[in-house]
Amino acid sequence: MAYAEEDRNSYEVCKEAADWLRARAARRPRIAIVCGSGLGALADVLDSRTAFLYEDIPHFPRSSVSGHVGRLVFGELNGQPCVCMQGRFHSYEGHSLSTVTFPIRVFFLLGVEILIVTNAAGGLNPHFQVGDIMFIRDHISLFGLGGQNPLRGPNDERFGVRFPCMSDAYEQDLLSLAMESAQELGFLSFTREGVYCLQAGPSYETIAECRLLQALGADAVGMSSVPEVIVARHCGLRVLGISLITNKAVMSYSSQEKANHEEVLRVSVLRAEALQKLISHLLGKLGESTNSL
Ligand SMILES: O=P(O)(O)O[C@@H]1C[C@H](O)[C@@H](CO)O1
Ligand SMILES: Nc1nc2[nH]cnc2c(=O)[nH]1
Repeated sequence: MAYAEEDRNSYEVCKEAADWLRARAARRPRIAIVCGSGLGALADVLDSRTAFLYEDIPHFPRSSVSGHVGRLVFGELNGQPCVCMQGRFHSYEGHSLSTVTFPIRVFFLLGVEILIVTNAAGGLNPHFQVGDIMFIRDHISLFGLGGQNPLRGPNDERFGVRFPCMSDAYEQDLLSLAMESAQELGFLSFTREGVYCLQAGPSYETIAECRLLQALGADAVGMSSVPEVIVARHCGLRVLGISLITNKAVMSYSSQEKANHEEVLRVSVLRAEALQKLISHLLGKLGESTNSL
């Protein structure tokens, strides 16, 4: 099927990819997990795994960033049927926002109910430490505020309404369960909650920009997740967002710190196991609470 790039996430194109996957995956996933930079190992611990390279799935984009393998992995985590994106798409790679968010609509058509987005982010909150896990309470989209929204263009009601609400983008019940999980695992000393700010990248922020974002109320800054969350909420998925604070944003001209992707990947890998435990524990709770949530 030929289509213009901005039409990649049309209902028909997404359905072709979903139908292809449904014919090959053993179970319908209930939960989709997007693995952030350096966090892809989560997909390797799924039970009863079936993996598909993005290049083999109809219409799937390719990922080009180090730390993003480029596979969709189906399986079970703590008894819950899941699908993991081992590698996501970013706008700075040159992808349109419809390409960046295409997998989310495919997940919706596969019957996914809950989306967990993870990312690596720079900490703006002065109380945050490198290695902290931040549950996303809310976001600031510098894209959206500047006129770039993944829902721009004709609206297809089969996905959702023209004007979706975003004040409840990150579900309180999921956030509470995630916090409970952190407590039960003894992770509270490095667990936070906060506001994630999206900037386009690929360059990291200047010092003046970090100061501005902090003054705006952002606790962490990154280059992903928000378009995925907007499209997920548009089609009614419940969303949990998790940022791993891989570096502290540089706030002072006397600092010798310099943000770099190698450091981001190094810290992600160090915390990957804790994050796997946390998500696995949370999924166990979601299994127990299927009827109440
Ligand atoms: O995919 P995520 O948001 O985890 O990746 C972050 C943002 C950039 O892609 C990269 C910068 O180091 O890490
Ligand atoms: N924009 C941005 N993205 C990141 N991803 C990981 N660390 C950072 C950071 O400091 N800034």
